[in-house]
Amino acid sequence: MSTDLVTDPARERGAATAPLLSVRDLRTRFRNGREIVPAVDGVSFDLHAGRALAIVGESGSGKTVTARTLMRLLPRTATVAGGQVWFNREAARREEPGPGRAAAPSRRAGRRERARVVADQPGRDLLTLSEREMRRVRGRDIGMVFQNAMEAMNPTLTLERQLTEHLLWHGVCGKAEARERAVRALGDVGIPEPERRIRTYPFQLSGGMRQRAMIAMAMLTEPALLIADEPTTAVDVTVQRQILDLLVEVKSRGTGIVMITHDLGVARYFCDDVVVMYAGRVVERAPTHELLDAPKHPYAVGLLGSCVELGERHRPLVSIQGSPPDLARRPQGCAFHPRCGQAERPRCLTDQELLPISAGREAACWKAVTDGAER
Ligand SMILES: Nc1ncnc2c1ncn2[C@@H]1O[C@H](COP(=O)(O)OP(=O)(O)OP(=O)(O)O)[C@@H](O)[C@H]1O
Repeated sequence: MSTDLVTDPARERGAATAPLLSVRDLRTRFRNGREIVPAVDGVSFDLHAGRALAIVGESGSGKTVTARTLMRLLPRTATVAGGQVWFNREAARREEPGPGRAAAPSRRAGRRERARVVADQPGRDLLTLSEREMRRVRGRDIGMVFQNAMEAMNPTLTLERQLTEHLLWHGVCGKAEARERAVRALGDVGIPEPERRIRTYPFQLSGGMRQRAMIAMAMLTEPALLIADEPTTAVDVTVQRQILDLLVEVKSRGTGIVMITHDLGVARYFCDDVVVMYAGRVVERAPTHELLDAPKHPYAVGLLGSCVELGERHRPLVSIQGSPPDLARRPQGCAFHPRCGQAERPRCLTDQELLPISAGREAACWKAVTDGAER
């Protein structure tokens, strides 16, 4: 998949800002016995500060593996076979800390700050950092929020230990200030009585509270980028809304967010752009409303047709025929062609790059482009 075709909407609109994150031709494989499974196969996209990008697609399409590759948190059986992950933390538009928020860095923190400036100059490729450098970036410049907070938090430590140790480890502030900041962070995410709650263990909190505590932890260091993998799947609708509102606020402070979601309603509510993945590749990328209102790639059309969004209960659902391919035996050409009602041989048996459709919009389907694809 060509990387040149990934257009930069902000640049097209004349914005002078560089992307916060530029993913180029990312390839991640699993070894499964004798088989090689190309779970992520040439994925490219950009994300600007203060914007949110949704990655959507059926189960097994490669969303989580993409996110974990960005963070370099992959199982041992996985290998990054190629690509670049340019992370430009200087591109983040930071809000000045409000009164009482500014942290006077400790001497140790000052040293770490200097080390950090050296460690990740603007536009460093995360895939080339040493594991030590990456540990500094992870959790400090890039926050992570997962589907299940219990996986991300240590069940044997109180919130106080986890949050303060996180701050101390990243050299954000000294011990005396860490507790104060941790309490404030819990209050900021809407946890009532944060002074009392900070002394509890994760399992003593409700699911929604735990998700919020995890977001508080992810945001403690005011990261430039937040990667959220299905952060609202395990919570009820009311809590879901609260968490999304919280993330909207995080975004408005200039943090860029990559959101992996099954829920197109979440993408519509919260994300500026959407990337649709199928069989490890990006098949369509567009501004959210354009894509959700008029998808172009036949797979994106099918995906939207098979999902219900809030407020659309009466629309009949049409499932996509067939099932996703076994990635170890990827169909030749467009991997969706065996399920596509509009596939034409031999054209669809040829690999299809992303083709530009309009500003900030691309689809990996020649038909979607040539037909004008009023689907
Ligand atoms: N630990 C693993 N070992 C071997 N293959 C794996 C492993 N994890 C993922 N894969 C392969 O990578 C593909 C993509 O997985 P991934 O978890 O990224 O999908 P996903 O789109 O996030 O799905 P879901 O929405 O269900 O989480 C899977 O279909 C599978 O073939």
